[in-house]
Amino acid sequence: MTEAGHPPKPHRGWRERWLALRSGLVASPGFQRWAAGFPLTRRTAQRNTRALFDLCAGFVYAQVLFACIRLDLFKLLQDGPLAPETIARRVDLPLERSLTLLKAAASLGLLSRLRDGRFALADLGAALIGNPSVGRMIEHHAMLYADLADPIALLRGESGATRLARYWPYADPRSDAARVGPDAVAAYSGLMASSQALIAGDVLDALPLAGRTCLLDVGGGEGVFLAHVARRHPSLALRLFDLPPVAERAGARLTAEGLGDRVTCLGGTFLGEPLPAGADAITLVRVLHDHNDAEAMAILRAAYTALPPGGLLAIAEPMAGTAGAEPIGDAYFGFYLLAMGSGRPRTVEELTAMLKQAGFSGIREWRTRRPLLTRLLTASR
Ligand SMILES: CC(C)=CCC/C(C)=C/CC/C(C)=C/C=C/C(C)=C/C=C/C=C(C)/C=C/C=C(C)/C=C/C=C(C)/C=C/CC(C)(C)O
Ligand SMILES: C[S@@+](CC[C@H](N)C(=O)[O-])C[C@H]1O[C@@H](n2cnc3c(N)ncnc32)[C@H](O)[C@@H]1O
Repeated sequence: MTEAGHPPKPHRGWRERWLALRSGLVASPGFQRWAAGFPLTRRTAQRNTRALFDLCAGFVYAQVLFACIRLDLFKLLQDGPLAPETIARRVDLPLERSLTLLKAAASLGLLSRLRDGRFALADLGAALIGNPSVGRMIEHHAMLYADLADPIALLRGESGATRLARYWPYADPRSDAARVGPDAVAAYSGLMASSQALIAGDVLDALPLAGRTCLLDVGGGEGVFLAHVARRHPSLALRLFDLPPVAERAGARLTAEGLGDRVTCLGGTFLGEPLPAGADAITLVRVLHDHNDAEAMAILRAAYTALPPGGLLAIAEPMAGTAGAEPIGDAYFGFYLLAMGSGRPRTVEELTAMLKQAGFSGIREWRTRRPLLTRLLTASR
């Protein structure tokens, strides 16, 4: 306390004072108007106005995309541009309404409007044709957005059972994952299997597997990642570990693909039970971020115990703090996992500290092609 009885003012460095001054200025409507007209600040002012507007409108943009996917608009235009009247007939909407959607999609870079009034695919719409699993993700977002309808209730833990918690039954920390039944895993396993197309190639381009003899993919889903590994590394023995009904689905899928003899599928839980030993490499692909810190540490410790000295552990998942993709980690996956009820996106530094705590050394990151979709860390037992 000072002599006058007030608590002492905290010391504010020059950076903090500059930030306070800057926010004070930017908050003032008078300054905003002035900056929007002054030649040296005009571009920044316009960029900020647009950025703020885009944040306000994000849900609307997402719903435009959702409508395009639901109506299969991109596939409809795959063979070439079409007149609005033809599109309206094909998607079964009145002409005026379909024009509202087509113009909105064009404004968002999904479609382009030709001089003769027809609509064609633009780059973003065309990219979605090549990635059908993104379309499945977009449709699946209906559940996420319903769960986010009251984000404060969600943050306070007052939302009750969310749709995503029901969709990902293993995520409830109070439930026994080992007892999850076959019906409960079908939807999420299918979604994960299809979205492997976005990441398996990128991970395997970067993952150093030379000299390894047996790879265990923990939480390996329906085996799509291991199917990619099998094709790239013909002499590597492969094992998959997942909850029993998921491991069963993996066995059926891999057999149908002619890889039944290459991959051994094992059912079990990595929480409270040891992982199968015998592999000199373990992968955790999009697994760790689903779990709270205590469970994530248990998975890392189980991997450490299952590996021989010199064994390799690889973690591949989207991570927080990825340069140029910060909102994907902290905003998208942060809120997705919050709605799901377990886990969090972690930074490379956080994962590195956890790996060290589990006993691993030689931790390093390998550059992936599209770090916003997945990054890759390896560590040595
Ligand atoms: C000369 C020409 C023709 C063109 C020049 C212009 C040019 C270079 C154009 C670019 C063309 C190009 C290469 C386009 C590529 C586009 C791609 C690859 C787009 C990919 C987009 C991927 C997206 C939008 C991915 C979205 C993924 C989502 C939403 C994933 C969600 C994952 C979840 C919910 C996972 C849940 C699992 C859990 C529970 C967290 O464990
Ligand atoms: C987000 S999915 C990722 C699947 C796959 N690795 C991929 O990237 O497509 C997480 C996987 O972990 C599995 N899993 C969750 N809890 C588990 C547990 N306690 N024991 C074993 N596997 C579990 C799920 O069944 C699911 O297949």
